[in-house]
Amino acid sequence: MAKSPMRVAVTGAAGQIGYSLLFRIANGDMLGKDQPVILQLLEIPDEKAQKALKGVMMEIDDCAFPLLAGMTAHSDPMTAFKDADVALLVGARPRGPGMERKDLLEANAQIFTVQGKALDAVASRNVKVLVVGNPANTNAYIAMKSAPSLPAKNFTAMLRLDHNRALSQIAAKTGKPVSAIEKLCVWGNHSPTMYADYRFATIDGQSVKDMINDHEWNKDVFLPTVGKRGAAIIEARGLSSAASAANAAIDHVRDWVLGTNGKWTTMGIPSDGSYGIPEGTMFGFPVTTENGEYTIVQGLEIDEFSQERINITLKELQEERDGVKHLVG
Ligand SMILES: NC(=O)c1ccc[n+]([C@@H]2O[C@H](COP(=O)([O-])OP(=O)(O)OC[C@H]3O[C@@H](n4cnc5c(N)ncnc54)[C@H](O)[C@@H]3O)[C@@H](O)[C@H]2O)c1
Ligand SMILES: O=C(O)C[C@H](O)C(=O)O
Repeated sequence: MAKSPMRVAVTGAAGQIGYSLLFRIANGDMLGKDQPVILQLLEIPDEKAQKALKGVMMEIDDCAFPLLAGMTAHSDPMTAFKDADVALLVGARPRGPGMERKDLLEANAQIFTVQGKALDAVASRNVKVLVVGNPANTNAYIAMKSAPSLPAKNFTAMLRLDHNRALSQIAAKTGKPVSAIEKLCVWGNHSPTMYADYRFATIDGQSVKDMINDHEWNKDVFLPTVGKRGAAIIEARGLSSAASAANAAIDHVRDWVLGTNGKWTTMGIPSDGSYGIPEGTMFGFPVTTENGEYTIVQGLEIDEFSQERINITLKELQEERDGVKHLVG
């Protein structure tokens, strides 16, 4: 029997990421090739943005996607999020050259208060929320705090782009395919303080740490390359990453909904206190997923270098959180 459609709300639908994301959702890349979807697209109530959104929708129509069971345009989150099963919160200002993501906090935080409240009021009680708009962890925290009637675990932030970037760097260093790399993770904030950690990673059962065996490369090349990749792309393109960000959003939600079959991935999730990260902190953790639920990988040894890195990224998140206290009460 055909599955009933899932409602997917996407904000910032006429933006750069939206343009790479919507077609793939409608094509079944995110929820499965047998899962019909209804797209509920939100843009700001501005004539130009709404007109651009109409143009994107015309193109989506012109793809005649068999899985697309409906599509609506919105300028109000209260209608865009109605009964949403999945909500991708992309719409926010991107940074330009010379900015850090936390510089966007002031400009973007308000958006996530309003949208968290709207999700709380009208979305499915099981809605899976992914925040992409920067600074992603703190925006996800704001949305979660603004939606007290929804389970906190339904709110997540995107660390998957960092995870995928780390996979590619390790593949290049070892000369092995990305598909062979397992048990990689990225701890903390989607910012240059994030800690991409390959100490547990394996390729065909062999330790990646032993294969690379170069702490200086880890510290001076790998971590800065992954941590500053967003800025490098802005510098090169003049615009922030878009297709790779959309791809990471697809990967994040697909794995959350369809499961990882025991494999690790990275999600920004509200901490349950694991690894000493205070409960509720929106933090990148290694997870596995099954039946629509994620579970933090437990029992990993945190050595001195790793603990230092984790403390730095945690401190930054706590400072960001303190900066938005007035919004979340
Ligand atoms: N977490 C990550 O890994 C990651 C990666 C790339 C980009 N980003 C972030 O994603 C966000 C979007 O990037 P982009 O390149 O698509 O930007 P963009 O400027 O091209 O598009 C953003 C769109 O969001 C819309 N928008 C703004 N406020 C909105 C609101 N309140 N409701 C609905 N729509 C709204 C804008 O009108 C615009 O069309 C930025 O904050 C960027 O920094 C995050
Ligand atoms: O770096 C940015 O500002 C955009 C995005 O977060 C990225 O990592 O590419």
